[in-house]
Amino acid sequence: MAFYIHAGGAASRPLLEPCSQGYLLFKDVLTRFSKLDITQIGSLVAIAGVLPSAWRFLRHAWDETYSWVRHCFLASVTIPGGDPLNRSVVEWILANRPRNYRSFTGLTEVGNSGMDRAAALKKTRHPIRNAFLVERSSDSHSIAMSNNPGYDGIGGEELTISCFGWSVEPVKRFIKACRDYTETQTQFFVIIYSRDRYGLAWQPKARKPIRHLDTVHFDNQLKQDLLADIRNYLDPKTQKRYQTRSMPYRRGYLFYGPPGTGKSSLSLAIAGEFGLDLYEVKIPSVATDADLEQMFQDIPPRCVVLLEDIDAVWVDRSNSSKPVQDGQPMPNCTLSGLLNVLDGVGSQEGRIVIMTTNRPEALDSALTRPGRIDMKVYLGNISQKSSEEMFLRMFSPDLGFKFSFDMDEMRDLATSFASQIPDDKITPSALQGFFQQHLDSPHDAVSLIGGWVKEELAKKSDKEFEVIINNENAV
Ligand SMILES: Nc1ncnc2c1ncn2[C@@H]1O[C@H](COP(=O)(O)OP(=O)(O)OP(=O)(O)O)[C@@H](O)[C@H]1O
Repeated sequence: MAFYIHAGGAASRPLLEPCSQGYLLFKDVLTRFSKLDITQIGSLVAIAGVLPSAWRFLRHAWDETYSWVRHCFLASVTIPGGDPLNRSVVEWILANRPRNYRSFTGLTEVGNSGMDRAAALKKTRHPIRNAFLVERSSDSHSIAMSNNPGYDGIGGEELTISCFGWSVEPVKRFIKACRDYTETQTQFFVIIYSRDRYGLAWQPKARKPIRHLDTVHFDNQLKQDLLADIRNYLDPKTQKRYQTRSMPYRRGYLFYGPPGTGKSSLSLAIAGEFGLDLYEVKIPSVATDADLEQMFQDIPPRCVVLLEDIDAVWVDRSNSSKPVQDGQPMPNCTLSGLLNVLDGVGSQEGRIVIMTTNRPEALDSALTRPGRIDMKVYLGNISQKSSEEMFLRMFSPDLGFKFSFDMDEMRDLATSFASQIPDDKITPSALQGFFQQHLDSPHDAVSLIGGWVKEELAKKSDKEFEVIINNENAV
């Protein structure tokens, strides 16, 4: 089903400045008024007195006519504010309306789903085209919505969708298309939520295309174990099992390892793999423990909560007097506040909490104890096996590359490429940077990797040398 948007014409451009136009009009009225005699003024006043009643009469007549036209010529469906379909329709409208238009018409062609318009017209002999009228009733704004701090302003008002004719089928198809649209969005994208700038509500911050787990390279066995653990946790049977045994239904993961080894990428990939939204909690910007608690209470049950670089926040529990760490002021909420929202008595259940860190040894043991962190996943520098997989992924024929050699030769190239990369010395992000420069030719990548690795290792040892010198100077 394809939809087209028709928008009104562009507004005409003003010839004069609005101020000077207003002034001229006012002067003109004043001059004319001063030339009237007393009877003419009397008639004008009488007309002015009648105007409100005339206006009321016209409005009433319009309302009656409109409801009669609606009744006779329009088929309508009303969707209450709290219904999930309401949100789907509003999301479709937001995604398809032209920018800067206050009104537009959505047109749908029935029976052409997923095809380009020309192909669709060929296939459907008599395309049915519908214009829909979508009206929202602002006084029906659900109180539950307006009281909900997590409400992001999408949907919530009663919608009436109408089309010409006596059958509501086209409207139903339009609503179904809107629902399919939102389902597709969740299928292909991960919605990332962050707190708004006032810290009052969660708002969608970005819509990222799903990243497949195959594109995050690390120990394959560990990856399988992690996936199995999450799958098991999200299984409704597990929830029942936990609840019947009075165990808190929560799961926490710690992804640790050097910078650029895929901790954030893995979190995003997990959200995509399990069709979950991702809620980013930035501890340094949370003002108080009460705010942190409110934030966690507003997060829905099935989602991924991501606390990145948790080591940069606290190193121990005594944080009540706002000390300074590495020249940076420490956050206002305390570690006890965080521990409390993670698994305190009133904490919510059913989410996946992922914390990431470069320095696991710096974390307070209370934060990493089972119940708060149930599985630790190490993401390190790239292994030879992973670099081979990365090579094959980068030059995959599925991405549209056309090479004059077959897959066996590609595999040989990948093996030769990987053999030049020492195990556990180069970060995956650095290797990705190398590929970005040689995406046109796998042969170039193989012939140049040896020299590049040498340079990278030399840079690394220079950096380590600098760190030692700096530390010695500091002592
Ligand atoms: N294991 C990996 N597999 C594939 N790509 C990776 C991997 N690690 C990093 N990358 C790539 O490197 C870039 C940075 O990765 P990411 O931000 O996930 O790393 P990180 O470990 O979270 O880094 P930091 O600790 O600095 O936040 C991304 O573009 C990602 O595609």
